[in-house]
Amino acid sequence: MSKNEFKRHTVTAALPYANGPVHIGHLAGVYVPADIYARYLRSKGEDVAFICGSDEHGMAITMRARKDGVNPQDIVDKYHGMIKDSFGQLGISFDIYSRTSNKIHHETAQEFFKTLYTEGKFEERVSEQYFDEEAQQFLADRYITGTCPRCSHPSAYGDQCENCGATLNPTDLINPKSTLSGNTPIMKETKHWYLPLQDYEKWLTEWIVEGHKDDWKSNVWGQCKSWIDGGLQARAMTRDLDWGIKVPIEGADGKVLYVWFDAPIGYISATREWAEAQGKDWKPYWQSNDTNLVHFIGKDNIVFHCIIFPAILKAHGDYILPNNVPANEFLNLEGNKISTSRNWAVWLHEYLEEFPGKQDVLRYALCANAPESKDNDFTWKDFQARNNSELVAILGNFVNRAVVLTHKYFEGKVPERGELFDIDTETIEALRQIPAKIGASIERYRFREAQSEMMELARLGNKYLADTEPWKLIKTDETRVATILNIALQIVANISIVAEPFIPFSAEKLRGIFGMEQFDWAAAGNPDLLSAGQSLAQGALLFEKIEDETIAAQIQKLENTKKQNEMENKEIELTPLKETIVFDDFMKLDLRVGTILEAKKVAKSNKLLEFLVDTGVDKRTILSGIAKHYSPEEMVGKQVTIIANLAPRPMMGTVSQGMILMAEDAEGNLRLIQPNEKVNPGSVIS
Ligand SMILES: Nc1ncnc2c1ncn2[C@@H]1O[C@H](COP(=O)(O)OP(=O)(O)OP(=O)(O)O)[C@@H](O)[C@H]1O
Ligand SMILES: [Zn+2]
Repeated sequence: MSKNEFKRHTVTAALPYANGPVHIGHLAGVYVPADIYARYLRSKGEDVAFICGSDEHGMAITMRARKDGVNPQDIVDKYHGMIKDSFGQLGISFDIYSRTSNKIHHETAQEFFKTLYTEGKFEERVSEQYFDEEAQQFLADRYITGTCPRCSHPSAYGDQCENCGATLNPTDLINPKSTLSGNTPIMKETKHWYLPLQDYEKWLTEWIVEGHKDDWKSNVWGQCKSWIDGGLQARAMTRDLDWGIKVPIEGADGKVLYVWFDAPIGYISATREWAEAQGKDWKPYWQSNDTNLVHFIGKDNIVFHCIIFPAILKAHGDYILPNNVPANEFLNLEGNKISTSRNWAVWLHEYLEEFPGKQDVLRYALCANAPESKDNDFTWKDFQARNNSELVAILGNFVNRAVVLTHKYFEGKVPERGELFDIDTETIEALRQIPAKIGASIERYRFREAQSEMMELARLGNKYLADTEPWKLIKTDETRVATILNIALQIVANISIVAEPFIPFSAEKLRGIFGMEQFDWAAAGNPDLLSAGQSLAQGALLFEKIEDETIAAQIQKLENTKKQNEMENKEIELTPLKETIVFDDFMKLDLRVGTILEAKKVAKSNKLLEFLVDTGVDKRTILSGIAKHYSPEEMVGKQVTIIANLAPRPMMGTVSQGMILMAEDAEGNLRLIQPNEKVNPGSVIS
């Protein structure tokens, strides 16, 4: 079915995990492009269901709850609210933003599972899996750690080693331990229901590898092909967990649906919820061949949306398949991978607070840098340049000139268009062409290209005014100026339509100038959108310059995160324990408290201080490499711990008769080890 024959569009955006807030990677990868697509279709008058919601199941949630010492429900309630709010403020125009904890979703997912079960689409298998006897729980994926069989890293997870990247099964781990109790787990039999993906290989090859070679993005098609070529295996659709949707069949107590079984069905449940509220039938949106189903996701979700979910839909039999899955690659931040756990991100809710009224700037910068065909980098400098040299200097400047000059010369009324010169007809011709190009790019999921074509229209207008210079002509030829401003304003009015998918807040302000309440993509390209004599409102401020200080503050914020992470990492990279010693080895050390009597710098050394120490039994010279951490003055009178029976060592022309003990922290700072109350010099430490 060709695009134009579709009667309706079901546009889904990946369900964000409700275990953290939304960041710019999510936005550039998924939600901004999806929103552009949905807004574009709506402005063409199409029937669109733009669907999303929070994914509230899965281990990412339970692990986060354990870490924070709260219930999983607390986690999902908190983040669902935050995510929903911040999407709303950014103008992501979901028709519904639901959540997988809703009753309607539990019912829909269970019905779905039951249908497949009854029709014999699953393989039931009993296998031995690790079980924690104390916690009375099977240990899948992240609930088990052990030594990586490949790189010997001591804390690899049951599904993956984060040190070497190996994909693992819990049984691959050497010395497995439960992360719940720390105990060594036992093996115990458990039953699960598997979807035999291998049975769908031939069909997937025909559908994707052969059928979508030309219309799916090459990154997506390529990943699917390599999965299919590598051979598919049965995948368990259930888990032994207590957080999730109960498996709705007998003999499945304590089991829930696999999160990647339930989450994509979340799109269907949310559509049902939305349709019911509207008094509509949800079924055509998922079951009619004349529906255009499109999934917007990031690259790590490709296998779930192109292989597993379609196989689930196919197994059911009543559902349509996605027409396209325009997955993006990943957005990085200032050269590093965005990470929720390392707080390396620009968080949407923080941006909205720190840059009030600048939603469109973020949308614009993220679309301009979207990782459409390869991973891409967000930098604050680029963000600033997109705003200052594009939104302000090109778009804002053009609109401002056209509107201000009209108020100045023609009392704010659209002037008459008179005789046309070559430059006028050429400009009008270009204006007629651009909207179709933007639309074609959007329909091919090339949002960066589409947005830059939208800016072409502003460039066209800017150049037209620069070439015709109405501010000079006004003294000699008012009729000519009327024509020029009429054309310039027609361009502005056109921008107010074609900018809608990309920068909706600004597009609405623009339409406000002309009192345009209705708009229709089909009208774009028309050089007669405005009629002569029509009044203009005062132009509202569209964009303003972002100063260097603002950007520097954001960069500083990231620097602080980096420092914080370095400190935390250092603490994690603790020095390994030394070999075990016997008590007698310890007793050989003569540890005692001494008092510093004198202290001075050692000539030609920037590390060493020389001390005269009262050890109770004698007064002796000890050298210590702490000049960078303590001044000689502050050391005098301090009590310190010393090894009193260390063989004397010649250093820098003197002999050090012992050693002062120090603690070294994560940043390499040295700190004295002192008794917590004063003791007599010579007190023995044991
Ligand atoms: N840096 C990124 N660039 C592009 N897309 C991303 C990025 N991070 C996440 N996504 C996409 O956003 C969608 C929602 O992400 P999800 O909530 O699953 O978080 P996630 O992948 O666990 O991210 P994180 O680990 O940063 O929290 C997914 O489709 C995912 O592929
Ligand atoms: Zn490893």
